[in-house]
Amino acid sequence: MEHSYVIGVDFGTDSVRSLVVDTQTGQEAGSAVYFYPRWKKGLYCDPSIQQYRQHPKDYLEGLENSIKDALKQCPAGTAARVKGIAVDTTGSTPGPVDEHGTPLALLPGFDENPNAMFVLWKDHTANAEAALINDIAHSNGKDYTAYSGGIYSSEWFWAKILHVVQEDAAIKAAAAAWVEHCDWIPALLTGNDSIHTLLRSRCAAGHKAMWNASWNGLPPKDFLHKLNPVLDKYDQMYTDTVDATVPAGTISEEWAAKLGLPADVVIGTGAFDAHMGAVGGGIRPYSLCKVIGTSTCDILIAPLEETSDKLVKGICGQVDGSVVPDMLGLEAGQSAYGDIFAWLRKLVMGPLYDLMPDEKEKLAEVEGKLLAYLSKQAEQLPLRDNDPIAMDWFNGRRTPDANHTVKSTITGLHLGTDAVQLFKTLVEAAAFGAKAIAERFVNEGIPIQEVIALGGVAKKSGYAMQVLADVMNRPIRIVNSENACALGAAMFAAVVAGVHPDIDAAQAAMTSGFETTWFPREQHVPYYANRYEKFKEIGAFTEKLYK
Ligand SMILES: Nc1ncnc2c1ncn2[C@@H]1O[C@H](COP(=O)(O)OP(=O)(O)O)[C@@H](O)[C@H]1O
Ligand SMILES: O=C(CO)[C@@H](O)[C@@H](O)COP(=O)(O)O
Repeated sequence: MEHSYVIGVDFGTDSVRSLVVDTQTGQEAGSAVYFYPRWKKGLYCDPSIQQYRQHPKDYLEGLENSIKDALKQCPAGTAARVKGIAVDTTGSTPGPVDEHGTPLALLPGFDENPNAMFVLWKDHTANAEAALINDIAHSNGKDYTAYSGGIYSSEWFWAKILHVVQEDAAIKAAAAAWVEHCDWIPALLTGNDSIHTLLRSRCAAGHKAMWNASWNGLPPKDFLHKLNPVLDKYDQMYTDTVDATVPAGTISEEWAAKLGLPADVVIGTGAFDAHMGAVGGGIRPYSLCKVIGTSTCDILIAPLEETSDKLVKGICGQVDGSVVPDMLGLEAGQSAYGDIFAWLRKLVMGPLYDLMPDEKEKLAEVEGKLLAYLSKQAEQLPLRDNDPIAMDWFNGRRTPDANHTVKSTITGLHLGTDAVQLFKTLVEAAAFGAKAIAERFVNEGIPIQEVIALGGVAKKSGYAMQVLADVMNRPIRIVNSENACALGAAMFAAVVAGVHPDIDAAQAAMTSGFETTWFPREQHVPYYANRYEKFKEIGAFTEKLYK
């Protein structure tokens, strides 16, 4: 039988990756990455106020180039056998659109306005708006944050919309609606040019927009009005949502021609990267699937009938069908993980770049090796009780209990503390933050039967994974694929195209398996357990500083 192919497209924070995958074996026939050029230059962003915006042109160019480049690597004839495409993106990454679903930044007059662009997940300009949403949601009326862990985050849809439309009258007037990045790309690929028919992802809506079937969709008009009457026009922006096994349609003539693909390619509805990544990584009921890169997203699925009476506090929500149909999808995460290590790298390297402008190339080479070097050295360190301890809140705290105004604290620094020691402290901080999440799930009645990890840190840092296994006191299985999110998207593409009947079948046929398992080292577990208690104490102290 002639094998067919699907394409999984994974829009990450810095780049988009496309993967052409054999639907019967899961083998990668081709893959390509495209780094967003405007984003790379830091355009439209202002880290001093945590403003991170992405231009839709970066996404458009990335979509076309990464798919074409991935297809170029495949044997002749592959493009003709492509049956489906599915897309995942970061989130909550919403952007304002006109009636046709066109992002405002693609329209004349808005091209250079950061408020007309997609507001990236890690943009924290809406801290005040998130606080307002929490205040109103928790004051006597219905609590629309109930399925979002009980706390609304500034990383999410409504806080971001409220912030932008309050700040920018031109956007307020021109934005007919707001779409998540993962909703826009399928609409674009299928030529859907109406905000009234564009499909909305259950995953994005349920986790980040307070959408819930029990209150018939989005929060009602009176709630939005109480937040601010500027939101009145977004009442009933949409009512229905779909899970990612529902096709968005067939590819438009324009995009089929652009990509050199057949006219009958089926396009899936989108979802967030971590959710499709969990599927790509082989998630099963009660697996905690950790996507560990710059940040982490922790995904868990559980049968609906076993969880219908549970509301898990302080996570990024629980949504029927957000990962796979007919299962409750639960999400948590840390707003920085690998980014914490990258911070130390920058701290070490930054002044050297300034002082040695003629040595940029050499320095870049050193920078590229620094984290691996620090890991190797840190592995050799004795484990001392009075080693410094840090909080993992370098980019605020996503979970447990979202709070993006808190920052990190490092205690126990002394004159003998060097870069290696500090790296050990940061790796432990990240792992302690991870343990706090696992503990929350278990304490709220959601058991964890296994831990699966994927993403850049999981693949690149054996040291960080060993420490994580010791701290969590659980084995951690590392997914084989370097591209698990795109592979997960490819599995959804195979289902929407009708090649596989459901996600279970797609996972069975297309899995990449596991590369290795990190087991907790019995002799180190008590050391980390003791330090975790101190981490919690320092956390309680730190929290008070940011009240
Ligand atoms: N050897 C290493 N040890 C620890 N962390 C690393 C190492 N190499 C890279 N990283 C971290 O990996 C992160 C990138 O992960 P990746 O999954 O590729 O990115 P993203 O989260 O954007 O998809 C960076 O934050 C970087 O600091
Ligand atoms: O928060 C989510 C999903 O809910 C992620 O999109 C966000 O953490 C970005 O992840 P990456 O840094 O792209 O791995």
